[in-house]
Amino acid sequence: MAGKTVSKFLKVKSSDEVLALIDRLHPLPAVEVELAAACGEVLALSVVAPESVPHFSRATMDGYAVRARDTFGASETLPAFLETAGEIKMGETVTRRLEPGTAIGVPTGGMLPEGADAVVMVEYTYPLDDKTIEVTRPVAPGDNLLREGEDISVGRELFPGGWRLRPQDVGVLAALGVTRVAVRRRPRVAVISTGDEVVPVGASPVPPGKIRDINSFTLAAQVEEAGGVIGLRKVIADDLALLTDVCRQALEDHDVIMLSGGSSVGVRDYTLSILEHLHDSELLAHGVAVRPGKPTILARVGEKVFWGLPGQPVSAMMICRAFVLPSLERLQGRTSKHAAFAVNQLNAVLARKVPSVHGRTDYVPVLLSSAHGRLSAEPVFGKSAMISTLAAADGYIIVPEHVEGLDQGTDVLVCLFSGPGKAG
Ligand SMILES: Nc1nc2c(c(=O)[nH]1)N[C@H]1C(S)=C(S)[C@@H](COP(=O)(O)OP(=O)(O)OC[C@H]3O[C@@H](n4cnc5c(N)ncnc54)[C@H](O)[C@@H]3O)O[C@H]1N2
Ligand code: MOO
Repeated sequence: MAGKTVSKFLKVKSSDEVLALIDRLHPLPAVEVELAAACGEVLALSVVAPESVPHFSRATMDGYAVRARDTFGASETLPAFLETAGEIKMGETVTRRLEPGTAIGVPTGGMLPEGADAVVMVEYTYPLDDKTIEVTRPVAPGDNLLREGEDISVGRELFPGGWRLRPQDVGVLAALGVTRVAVRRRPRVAVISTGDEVVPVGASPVPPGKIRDINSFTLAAQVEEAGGVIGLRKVIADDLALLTDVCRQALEDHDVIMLSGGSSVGVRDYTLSILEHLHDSELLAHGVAVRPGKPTILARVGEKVFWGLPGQPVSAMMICRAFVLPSLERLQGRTSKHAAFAVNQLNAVLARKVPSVHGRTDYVPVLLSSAHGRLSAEPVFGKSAMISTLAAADGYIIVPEHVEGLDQGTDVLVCLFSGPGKAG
């Protein structure tokens, strides 16, 4: 019976093979956004600095612009005497030169005159009269100033295409005067739960035999957390014609369909049949050598991505995390390597042995705690038909295909579900 079932999966792939298929998806077209809305977006093109920042040398302390060599050897007991040559105002374009033996007052951020190569902080100067100051500490060239181009030099490649912009990156673009940014359109995702037994969450009481829809909530929330846009969320009965119709419509204005339930090999598992009814569809994977979530389907419908996810809540969520989210990253011009970086990871020590079999990648939820100054990862075992196990976990570890279990005490990398969770 088991052998028969396995043979019904049409295109079993390893997790690496599925990631390689994902990397071959075509990124979505670029759109322009205002800089103020660019944080979190993914750059469609690389950014090369069109100019230097700062584009003039500026003071970083309040004080006097000087020639460093005029201050060499200066001390409290043997100060250097410099002739004052006026003051630079904040925001002023300075055209005059600093002559040897002179000092010009300058505020933090003020432009430095040509000839100045350092700033003496005002704390280390004393006015002798209105024409002369004493300098009681020497400065070296470059002290207390930012040279032209020291922050960003013209022509420097700042970000490659596929870079997801963070607040500090937006700051770099602001400094360069970039007002609009070409980014990848965010993927629009339809999340559909199927099953005659699945009822909307509002159903109360739920008759025996039926269960409330969990997956559309966990899946949509994960997609949104990863920057995708949910265009449709629906529960639909196991009705092939209806399901096909809803998918066909959803394909018109969504980039990705996630259909949970019906991806296995039971008589009412319609996902493959739906695909057969959709124009220009190609089955890329049916069955992935992972646990949980083996009954996973990946297909292409035209340029759109179709995911058939297992109905079990843990499996649906883990497959979403391991493969669907990387596919959304890919549609934004990133690769599975980038996607791996997008996952927050922590090092921890495994608190208990984790069994696993050769030839299958295992995703094992873990709970983190602090022990003797190190993080300890306690596996959270449970059936994939449950959901509370994941709520009790901070993240998961991956036991690779060719590793047969991990011993207690092994150093592991924990992929966090969202933020630092309870471990912080
Ligand atoms: N003979 C075999 N049976 C099963 C296999 C197999 O290889 N051979 N694989 C098992 C595994 S593993 C999983 S996972 C499930 C996947 O099945 P489907 O993707 O076809 O999903 P369903 O049968 O529709 O549902 C499975 C399970 O999940 C519940 N479910 C479905 N949708 C939701 C939802 N939106 N919210 C909450 N729970 C949901 C559903 O009621 C079922 O209990 O197949 C195994 N069987
Ligand atoms: O793959 Mo199933 O998702 O192990 O429960």
